[in-house]
Amino acid sequence: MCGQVGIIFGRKRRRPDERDYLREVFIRMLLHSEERGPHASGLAWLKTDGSHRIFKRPMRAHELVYEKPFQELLGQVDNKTSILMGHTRWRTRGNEFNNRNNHPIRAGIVIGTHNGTIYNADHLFRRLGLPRYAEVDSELIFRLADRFAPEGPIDQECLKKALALCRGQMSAVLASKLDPGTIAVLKGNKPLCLRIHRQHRVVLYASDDAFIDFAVDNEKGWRELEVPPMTMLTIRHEDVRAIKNSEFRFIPQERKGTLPEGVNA
Ligand SMILES: NC(=O)CC[C@H](N)C(=O)O
Repeated sequence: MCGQVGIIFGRKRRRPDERDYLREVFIRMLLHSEERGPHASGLAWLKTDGSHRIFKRPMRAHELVYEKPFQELLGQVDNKTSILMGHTRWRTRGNEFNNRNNHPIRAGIVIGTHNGTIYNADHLFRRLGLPRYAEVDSELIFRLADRFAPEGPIDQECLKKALALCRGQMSAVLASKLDPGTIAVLKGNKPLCLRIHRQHRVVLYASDDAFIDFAVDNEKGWRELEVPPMTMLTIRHEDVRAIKNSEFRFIPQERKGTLPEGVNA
């Protein structure tokens, strides 16, 4: 498992009380998602000027939220923030005490989180000649996106072609620092639930619907975005309602060692 939670912010001048409320929603989702990943947790924000900050540690979300940098980082969320992303990690590949293996992960100009395991990551890193700073398989997804973002925006068609080579499980959320108003949400074969609120102009996402339910606590106006598996969504800060979606592919594999039918190692 692993838990992904976050808020994609549309453009809006939010008053401090609304910002505080959304921060609270984020914390609640993160705390709830601890059950999906006890080995490490982290968060990051990205702003429309391309600045970013990441804080992650090999500790449970319930401990992370009391760390000073966590509170600082959350306090810096403002009307220029395009995404606030969180992750709770159930380590599959790469020790959590090497903090580089924890999420959110930055690879060049790309920042993101991943739920799942790419079983042929080592092979693809070598075959595609990608730089590698961590041991975690997830870095592959963000290195690929970074490679296909030479001028800022991620070339989604090229990224999709490369993702098609991946074998395993994947749902991920990512963005380029040089195109910070565009967020890519890859809903593959791992759960990812999304909800939009017109007045708040935000999209919430979480690995489990229950985390969002708990976080928004019956507040009116939240609408579920129904997204089938294997969909790449593009959500923009300029207008979070104008969501683009397209299909993407990779080779789904449930467990290590058991190749799906028709796939040669
Ligand atoms: N359980 C997961 O989804 C883990 C994600 C990634 N493979 C990691 O080890 O961090």
